[in-house]
Amino acid sequence: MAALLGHIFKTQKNSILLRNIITTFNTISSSSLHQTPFILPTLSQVRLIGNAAESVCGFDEMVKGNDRKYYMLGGKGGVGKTICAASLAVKFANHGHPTVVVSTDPAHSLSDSFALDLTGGNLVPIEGVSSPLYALEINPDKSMDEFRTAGQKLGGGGAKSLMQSMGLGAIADKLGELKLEELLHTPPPGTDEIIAITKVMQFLESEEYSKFSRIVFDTAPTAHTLWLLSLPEFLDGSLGRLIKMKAKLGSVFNSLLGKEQPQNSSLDKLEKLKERVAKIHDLFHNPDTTEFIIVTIPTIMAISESSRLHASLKKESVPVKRLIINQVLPPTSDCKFCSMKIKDQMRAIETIHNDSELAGLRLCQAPLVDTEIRGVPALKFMGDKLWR
Ligand SMILES: Nc1ncnc2c1ncn2[C@@H]1O[C@H](COP(=O)(O)OP(=O)(O)OP(=O)(O)O)[C@@H](O)[C@H]1O
Repeated sequence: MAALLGHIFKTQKNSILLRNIITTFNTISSSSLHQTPFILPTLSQVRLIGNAAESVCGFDEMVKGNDRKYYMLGGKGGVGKTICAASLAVKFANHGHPTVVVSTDPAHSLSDSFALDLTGGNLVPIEGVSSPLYALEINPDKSMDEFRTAGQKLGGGGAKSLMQSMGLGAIADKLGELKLEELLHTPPPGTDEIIAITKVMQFLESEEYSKFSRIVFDTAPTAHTLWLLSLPEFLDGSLGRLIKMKAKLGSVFNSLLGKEQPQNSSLDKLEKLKERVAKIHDLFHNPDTTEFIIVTIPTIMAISESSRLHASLKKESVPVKRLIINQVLPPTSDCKFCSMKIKDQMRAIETIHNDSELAGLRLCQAPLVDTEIRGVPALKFMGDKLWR
């Protein structure tokens, strides 16, 4: 496939391969990069959108203003969410916005995209851009373990058996009704990512990070329908039950011991978590601060999934304006296989126009390039094609 795509691009007059751009990046000015004929089909050529004006992704609007804005990129697995998120972060940083890009996908590829090790759980500075840019991979599994530990400290199974041994079986049974253990072991899908994002938001609120005006999230493939939409359920369910559990335990121990319940830092942590999640819920539903961008590829399957995703997000009033169509092939080729593939892509893209969920979104397209997109120069190249 790589060879075929290489062929497509080589047959295009004056084409410049991305790998040439990467290797010669330091010697080529950004303006000459902009002139490269490597740009894939014009939108009218693939009948992607009706006219050239609509082909612009509206980056001007995204970059406007210094108030903090959050962009969440989500979609089916492997469609290029990470590349699109990383290229957006690079573009924001090169347009004067101190930016943070965070991956909450357990199968991280942000490190690979920047060709850096971001696995340490701390913000890592990215060189080669004109404003501060930091990247971070956060491990949802680790965050989830912390949540479980806090829950267990509050008295999961241990507290129940202790109470039973103290002859307080009836109360223990009542606590059992809260299904705490089940909750801690099989939390609702997306809980891990909610916890991870909450942790990120917590440090982004600190004074140290107040100057960061653009925050880009590269989310897990399943995240789209899950974590955002399950925030209220998470508040009422998981956290609500844990806090209720604590209240019940507290009153039992108070009457039993005849004294005040000592301060419990686990409870404090959970209550703070509840407050933060509620705040995130409001923030992520606010069109002035947040936008969820759907990433797809030109295949019927990916487009159908994107349509369902948009329906779910719309139902929950999550702001969505843009749809990225990634990996679009050039409009023509003298290779038979490539021509077939191009037609196939065009047919898939056509379905977007007839899809009631997707037709109203602003369409942004990114070319399929002939080599892996790794490092700031490649991300800048990609960003200049996509974020226009
Ligand atoms: N436009 C493109 N041209 C060429 N390669 C691309 C393009 N977009 C993405 N890729 C490649 O496809 C692979 C998957 O991309 P990426 O990791 O960004 O997808 P993802 O949606 O984040 O995946 P996951 O769902 O696993 O998190 C990577 O190897 C990336 O370099």
